[in-house]
Amino acid sequence: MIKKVQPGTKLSGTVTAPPDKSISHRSALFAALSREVSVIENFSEAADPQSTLNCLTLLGVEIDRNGRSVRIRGVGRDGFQTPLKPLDCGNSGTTMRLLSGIVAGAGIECRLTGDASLSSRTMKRIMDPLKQMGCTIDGKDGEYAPIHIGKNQGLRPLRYPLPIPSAQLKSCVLLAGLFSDDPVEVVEPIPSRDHTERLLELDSEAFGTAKVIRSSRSDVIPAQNYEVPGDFSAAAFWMVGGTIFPGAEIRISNTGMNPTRNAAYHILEQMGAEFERTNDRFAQKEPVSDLTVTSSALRAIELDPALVPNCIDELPVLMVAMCFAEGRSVISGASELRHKETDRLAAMHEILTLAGAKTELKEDGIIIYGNPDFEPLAARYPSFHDHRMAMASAILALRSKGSSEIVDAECTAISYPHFWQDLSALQEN
Ligand SMILES: O=C(O)C1=C[C@@H](OP(=O)(O)O)[C@@H](O)[C@H](O)C1
Ligand SMILES: C=C(OP(=O)(O)O)C(=O)O
Repeated sequence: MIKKVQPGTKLSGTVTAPPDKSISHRSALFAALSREVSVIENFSEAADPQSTLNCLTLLGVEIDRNGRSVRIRGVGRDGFQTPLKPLDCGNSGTTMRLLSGIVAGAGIECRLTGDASLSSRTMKRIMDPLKQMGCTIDGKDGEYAPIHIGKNQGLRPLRYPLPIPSAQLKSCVLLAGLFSDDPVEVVEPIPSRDHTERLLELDSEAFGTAKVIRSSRSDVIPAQNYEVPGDFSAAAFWMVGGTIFPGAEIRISNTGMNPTRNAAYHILEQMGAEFERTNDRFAQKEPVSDLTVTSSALRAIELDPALVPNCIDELPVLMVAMCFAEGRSVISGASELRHKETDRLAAMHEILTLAGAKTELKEDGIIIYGNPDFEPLAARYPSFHDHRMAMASAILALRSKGSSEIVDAECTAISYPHFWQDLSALQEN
């Protein structure tokens, strides 16, 4: 599907942040690991969390879904069945990496597959620690899906300093650790999203910015119902849209504001974006707020590389904001962007170049020469089958004079199925 984006004359109104993708995956996995019946409210309707539900069903977990309400009958750590078919993780790296930790820890013989994009993303990062723990795991060319997981002879304890600041890797090791008699410890030098340890209430200790998190078979999976907060990463598109569109005022309600996740909010504020943050509250264990963003003059920023893991999925749309900021913005330490649904550094460089922005691609980031009067060229933007590229291009195209096209625009359904409707509603209000 090719989507036309017309700049229009306004961008205002209220959107409710769609349910968080990361927390939807986790709530389903953790509910399955418990021995209770859990109800998850505000479960994401996007394609990626549905992949997690499909895989759990194949592992013998009973799931009843009614829109955003999902009821899961937990089977406990030892209750998973050997699946009769491969576990298809679709486009979802989170599904493949977190679920691998569980099935490898449990020693369930199975195969995990994914679409072309997921099959080109390295899984070596999870295979290394899982093998060190005594799990049987292998993949195509030793690192790609399809992944094959086999039985194990009991797990060995592990103290694992994370070589990459990745919440998926951290979560995979900790979830496998739930099957180990002796504690598995993950040492995290730079914080990444903490949804796993927060929702599972895992034991952790902080040493300055570093953290050690432990899991073992003796950890009780909390019996709990879940309320998924709104997705900060989806809300970020409206934060930037509202900032760069003249005269805009957008209220984004129910936005997840987990401090290990919302660096883009603080970065935009530092760049000059004006937010009103109200109604601070908790959705179960996760902080949420309502945000109102109004159009603001932006200044350039040199991003602190230590913040990259806390805004990894927001970097593409932050690059869009940087195009409209006075001066030279620099992103460094972001080579992880090259390992997402597509190489997001190369893809954003191509998109911004098509728009006529002045940028320099680096191995681990990008330099953007911004201009508050920047007028992106109306263009046909490729999405690279990557939901975040499609949505970042759409926000960029709102500042063009003419209408642009986004190719393969349906890929937004991976994380934000109502993105195009929400955009139209903001333009029509
Ligand atoms: O743990 C998670 O839910 C996620 C972690 C991040 O990936 P990495 O941990 O691989 O950086 C992020 O890009 C992804 O969208 C979701
Ligand atoms: C990278 C992403 O997800 P995943 O790794 O789960 O495919 C994303 O949603 O931007």
